[in-house]
Amino acid sequence: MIRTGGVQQIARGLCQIMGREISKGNFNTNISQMTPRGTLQLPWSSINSVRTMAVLPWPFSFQPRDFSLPNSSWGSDMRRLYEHYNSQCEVETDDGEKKWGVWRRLPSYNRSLKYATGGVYLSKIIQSKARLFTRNIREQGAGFEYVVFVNKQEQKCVCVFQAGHLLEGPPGHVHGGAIATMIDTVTGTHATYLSGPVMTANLNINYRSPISLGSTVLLTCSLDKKEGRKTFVSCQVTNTDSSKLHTEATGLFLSITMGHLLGG
Ligand SMILES: CCCCC/C=C\C/C=C\C/C=C\C/C=C\CCCC(=O)SCCNC(=O)CCNC(=O)[C@H](O)C(C)(C)COP(=O)(O)OP(=O)(O)OC[C@H]1O[C@@H](n2cnc3c(N)ncnc32)[C@H](O)[C@@H]1OP(=O)(O)O
Repeated sequence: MIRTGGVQQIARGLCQIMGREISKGNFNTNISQMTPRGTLQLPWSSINSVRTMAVLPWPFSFQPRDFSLPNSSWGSDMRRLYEHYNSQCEVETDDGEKKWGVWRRLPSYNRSLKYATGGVYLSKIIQSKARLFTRNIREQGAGFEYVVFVNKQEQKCVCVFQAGHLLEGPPGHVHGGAIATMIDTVTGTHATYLSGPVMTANLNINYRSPISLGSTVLLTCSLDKKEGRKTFVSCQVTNTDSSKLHTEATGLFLSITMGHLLGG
C-alpha cells in the first residue's frame, strides 16, 4: 500500500530537483513556474495535485543545508565556473527588473525523503540515518563537491564537480566508480527534471583520460531523445575549458510510478 505521505515527500523531493527553493513549512516556488493562481506547474504530468502539498509541513526535523553553495573547500576553478553559471540564473531587464535567466541552479540536500519504505522494510532508526550517497561525507571538500545547473530551453544541464581526496582510485586520480556515481547523479537528475520520476536502467561509460584528484571538471548532459517511458541522456566529462575529454557516457532512464519507489 502506498502511504500518501510518502508520495507527498517524493513530490517535494522532485520539486527540489526541479529547482524550487523550499523553506520550513512551505514551498517557495520560482516565479516563472507559478500560474496566476499561485499553483505549481510541473513540466510532466505524473503528479497533478501538488497544490495541496504546498501547505503541508516540512517533513524533516532540521533546517536543511543546501550543499550546492560555495564553501571554503572550493578551489578557484570551481568558484569561477559557479559564478559563470550562477550569474546567468538571474538577469536584469532594461528597466532594472530582475527575471530568471536561461540557467537555474538546483539546490541539493543530504537526503531526499524522510521515510521511503521500498523493498525490504527498514526500521525508523536505519531510515533516519539514510543519506544521499553523494552528500554523505561531512568534511567539506573531501568527497563530492558539486553544483548542477539546468537549462530548460536547450534541455541540457551542466555540473561543476570538484573531486576530493576520499575519491582516490589509481594513485592521485579519481576512482572510476566515483566518476560513474557523478554521471549517474547528473544524468539521473537531468532525466528527472525532464521526465519526472525515473530510475537508471542502463549506463554506458567510456573512460578516455584520468581525472586528477582535487581537480575541477565539467559534466555536460543533453537529452538525446524521449520514447514513451524512456529518456535517453548523454554526458561528457571534460576539463574546465572543455579542451580535454575525460569520460563520455550514455544513459537510459525509465519513468516509474510512485508505487515502484515505495515498494508497490
Ligand atoms: C530515482 C529517484 C526518483 C525519485 C526522486 C525523488 C526525490 C529526488 C530528490 C533528490 C534525488 C537527487 C538526485 C537523484 C540522483 C541520482 C539518481 C540515481 C538514479 C539511480 O541510481 S536508480 C538506481 C539504479 N537503478 C535501479 O536500481 C533500477 C533497477 N531496475 C528496475 O527497477 C527496472 O528494471 C526498471 C524500472 C528500470 C524497468 O522495469 P519496468 O518493469 O518498469 O520496465 P520493463 O522492464 O518492462 O522495460 C520497459 C522498456 O524498457 C526497456 N528496458 C528496460 N531495461 C532496459 C535496459 N537495461 N536496457 C535497455 N532497455 C531496457 C525494455 O526493453 C522495455 O522496452 P519496450 O517497451 O520497448 O519493450
